[in-house]
Amino acid sequence: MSSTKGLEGVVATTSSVSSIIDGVLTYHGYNIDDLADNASFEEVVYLLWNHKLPTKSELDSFKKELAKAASVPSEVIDQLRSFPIDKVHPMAALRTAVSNLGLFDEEADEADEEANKRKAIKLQAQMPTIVTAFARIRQGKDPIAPKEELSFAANFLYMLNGEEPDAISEEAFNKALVLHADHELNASTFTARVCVATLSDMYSGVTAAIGALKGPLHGGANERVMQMLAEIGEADKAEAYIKDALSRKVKIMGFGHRVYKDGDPRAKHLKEMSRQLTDITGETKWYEMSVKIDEIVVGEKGLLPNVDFYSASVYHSLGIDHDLFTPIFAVSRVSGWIAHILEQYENNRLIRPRAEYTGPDKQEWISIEDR
Ligand SMILES: CC(=O)SCCNC(=O)CCNC(=O)[C@H](O)C(C)(C)COP(=O)(O)OP(=O)(O)OC[C@H]1O[C@@H](n2cnc3c(N)ncnc32)[C@H](O)[C@@H]1OP(=O)(O)O
Ligand SMILES: O=C([O-])CC(=O)C(=O)O
Repeated sequence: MSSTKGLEGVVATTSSVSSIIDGVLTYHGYNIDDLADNASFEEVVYLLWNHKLPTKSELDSFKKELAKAASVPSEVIDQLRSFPIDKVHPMAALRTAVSNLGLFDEEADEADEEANKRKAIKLQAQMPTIVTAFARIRQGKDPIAPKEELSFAANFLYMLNGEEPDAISEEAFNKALVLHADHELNASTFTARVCVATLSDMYSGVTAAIGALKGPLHGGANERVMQMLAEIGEADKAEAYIKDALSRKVKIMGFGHRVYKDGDPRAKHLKEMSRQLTDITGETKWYEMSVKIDEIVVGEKGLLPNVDFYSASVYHSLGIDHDLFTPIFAVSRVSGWIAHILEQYENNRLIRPRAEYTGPDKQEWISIEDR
């Protein structure tokens, strides 16, 4: 029996949710480039869960269902207020709040298809409400109730800022959500599938997935990209900073990928969004610095930017706090987690691989007095 470190290259399941084949990402067969340019996030969620694009009337009723489900039980919001608000990372707050949501859903442990669909809608609709409520509570402000008439993207920015976003911000945020929605068997999705393959409930699967997304080698990289950009400060200082980091074997956040070796197809969209948005804010230095870092890392290591790299300057340009970047990733990716959870339930088998044993052999028992 031999192991593959990090399960690299191991095909652990079949899935029809999304694919990465020859560097091309598709959601249920639709190329990410087409979806990024044309789809609303709600359309993408519908596609991921129903394996087809919605008709106009299907989309209208799906949007209404999501909008109606967006209010979070007051107990969950009250619990957010009880957290040590200055010390808690919003991703940890989200993980705990989603677990709490399960406590207040009477059908949390109902396993039938219809109950799972209702839970899917609630989780998708309520995670933005939780993230934005937490962001406001820690600023000493009251959470803002969702508006049913707004799009998913606009509603998030409205609940965060208290003002409806302009069309450019809404469009950019929508595109970012579309680009992050699903990604085959990434670490957090695999976590969700492992969890529910024990026939545990959807809240447990999503809570586990949030925990996995939080790490800096996965979704947590986007916040750290912005930390790096802020530390570097200006494009002229990028070369020295990156070369020094690489010489110390420090990983450059937002670069490299387990699957893509010729580039992440999502990065070009985020790069262009970063260019446009920094042009609008006048803070072009974030884009210029990012491009410079990109050139240096490619030149020095041959590593290309992943989805997290240019998303940092995109979210920063939208005026979003840096520690909300990963929770926003979760707000989008929960759509993919749920699609995979539903797929896992449909054709379930316990996920239980083996480990190659590397410990000592044939140990003799020693009584506690003799150790
Ligand atoms: C949404 C997402 O999850 S996208 C990924 C987000 N994460 C990041 O951006 C964090 C930075 N990137 C990384 O840590 C990695 O590229 C990962 C974890 C994404 C994928 O990496 P893996 O396939 O496991 O490759 P691994 O970490 O084994 O790296 C292979 C080699 O490339 C190097 N390398 C990989 N990524 C980087 C990086 N970002 N900066 C510097 N060196 C890197 C490693 O140090 C290693 O070098 P070595 O062989 O000399 O030891
Ligand atoms: O697929 C991966 O390993 C990580 C990633 O890019 C994602 O989850 O979007």
